[in-house]
Amino acid sequence: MGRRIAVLGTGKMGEALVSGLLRAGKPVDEVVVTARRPERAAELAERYGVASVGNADAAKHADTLILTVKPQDMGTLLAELAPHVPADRLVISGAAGITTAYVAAQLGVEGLPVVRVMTNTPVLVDEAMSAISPGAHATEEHLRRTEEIFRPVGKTIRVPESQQDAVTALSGSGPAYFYFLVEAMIDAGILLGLPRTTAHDLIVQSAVGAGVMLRDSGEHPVKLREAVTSPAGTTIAAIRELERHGVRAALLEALEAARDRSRELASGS
Ligand SMILES: NC(=O)C1=CN([C@@H]2O[C@H](COP(=O)(O)OP(=O)(O)OC[C@H]3O[C@@H](n4cnc5c(N)ncnc54)[C@H](OP(=O)(O)O)[C@@H]3O)[C@@H](O)[C@H]2O)C=CC1
Ligand SMILES: O=C(O)[C@@H]1CCC=N1
Repeated sequence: MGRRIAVLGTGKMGEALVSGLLRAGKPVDEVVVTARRPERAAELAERYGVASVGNADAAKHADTLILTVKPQDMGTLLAELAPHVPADRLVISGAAGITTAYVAAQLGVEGLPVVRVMTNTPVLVDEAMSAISPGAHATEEHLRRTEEIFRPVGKTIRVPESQQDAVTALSGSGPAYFYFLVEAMIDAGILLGLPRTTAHDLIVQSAVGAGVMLRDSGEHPVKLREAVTSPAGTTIAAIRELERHGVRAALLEALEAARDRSRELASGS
């Protein structure tokens, strides 16, 4: 039998990870989940065939514990787990703001390896960006085990833990900024008199095309934008308005606010 993985607090991110693990070929009897509500446990069992256990049982019987509760629920979960976590477990925390030092201190297990990961919802389509940081007692082997879990669902990168709040602002929250832009651009299509479905299809395919070019062309985004922007053309007319309304400055401040909020979450607020 391979290593058993428990996902503790299986909400949106936890479920996305479970689905990714199973898509990647992890046998279903090597994955367990925990949930706070019985109806949620039943839902996960029905969708994926995964067994649902209590948090303490998960800690006792799984080799790797992936914590996917909200930052505000982390203290309660760790207090519940503390008496049951042997020192040979790998604990992976996926919560914004929560440090590996906090997890280790709350669990109170000497030498416990803790790894912090910030992933994002494209886990659901195997296009996640997962940034991985070792805590004090996490070794190369623990990082590799963490990468084995997250690589099948997208890209992974190793970053120092000191960068995790910034990473959370960029790629953790990042998909939401793109959805926000797409939503606003579809509204603009309505303003210009297009049917909503037409506006939706035009913008979504433009977003997909732009995303693939950003990833695959190797070109800097400025070059790609310049290639669209004809002299005295339509694009520069739009860009003048974006600059006039301070969209670039708004993005700088927005991501700074997200970084600051991630820092605040570290104190459980
Ligand atoms: N959503 C996102 O895009 C991203 C989220 N994250 C991080 O992932 C974590 C989860 O976020 P998300 O999935 O959106 O949140 P959800 O609220 O969807 O998931 C958290 C789940 O944990 C359950 N839960 C809470 N306490 C316990 C407990 N003691 N025992 C068992 N289950 C418990 C909740 O139960 P109940 O259903 O009863 O509330 C809920 O189902 C957060 O820490 C967030 O920072 C990271 C990257 C991206
Ligand atoms: O909004 C949040 O706090 C979480 C963390 C990153 C994305 N969603």
